Amino acid sequence: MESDAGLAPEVESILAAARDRGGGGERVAVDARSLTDAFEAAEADGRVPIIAEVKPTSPTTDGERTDDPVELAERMVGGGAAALSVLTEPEHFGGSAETLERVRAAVDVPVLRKDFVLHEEQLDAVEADVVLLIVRFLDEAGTDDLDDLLAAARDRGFQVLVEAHTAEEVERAVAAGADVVGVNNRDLAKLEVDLDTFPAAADAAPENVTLIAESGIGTPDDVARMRGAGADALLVGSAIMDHGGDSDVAENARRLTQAETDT
Ligand SMILES: O=C(O)c1ccccc1NCC(=O)[C@H](O)[C@H](O)COP(=O)(O)O
Repeated sequence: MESDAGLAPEVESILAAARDRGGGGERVAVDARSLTDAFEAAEADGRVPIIAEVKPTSPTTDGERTDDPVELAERMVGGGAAALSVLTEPEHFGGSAETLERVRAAVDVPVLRKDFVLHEEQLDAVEADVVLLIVRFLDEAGTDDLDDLLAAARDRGFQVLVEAHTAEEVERAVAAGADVVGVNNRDLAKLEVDLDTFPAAADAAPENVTLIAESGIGTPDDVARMRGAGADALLVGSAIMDHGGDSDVAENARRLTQAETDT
């Protein structure tokens, strides 16, 4: 059942926790690894640019992957991931700032901090190369504006992935000055995934924007579909993490990063 705001109860709970979460204390200053350079290097090497997500669990997954996140991260990079995403949300995704710190120290690819940042001080929780800002959750009472948060993140040295779900939200992201835009195939109101979402919204982004297709991508056919619709890169969590099982995340990543050379 959806709430008055049209959000699934799990998402309401995530946002309630995010509203209560403080910042990190000292203002961070990041020397960021370039996300677009990492994508270009992957392309030049014949790999599909993939951001592999270290996501121990989530409201929509059965089970939890309890392996050491640093080991998982290193194996994902071994499987060809151009960049990593690390959940830092503790209550619903099993993440932490400390995990991100450890992962970033262990790899040399860019690391995205995946969390629900609503206020400027929350940017200071941990250094990362990229932070996520979600259009749907900003510009509302009790949250900061997307434009202000984008500027605050860049002032600290972060690159910013602005996440949208519809063509209108892509336009909002671009109007705010985003140069890296993600289209999430997961509808955060219903938590349903529909791979028609990215193709429907991608055309709203101008050529100079780096476009990332997020969520629900599990097979080489899905990779081809997202790339055919204009994705410069893909963000993949569950299909690589294999929450119910214990398969090799390097192999899971490789199946997708090599999707354009294996066919
Ligand atoms: O993944 C969830 O269950 C989820 C639930 C509520 C809000 C956000 C959620 N996911 C955030 C994400 O964007 C994904 O972790 C990411 O795009 C990877 O998706 P997937 O490959 O489908 O695991």
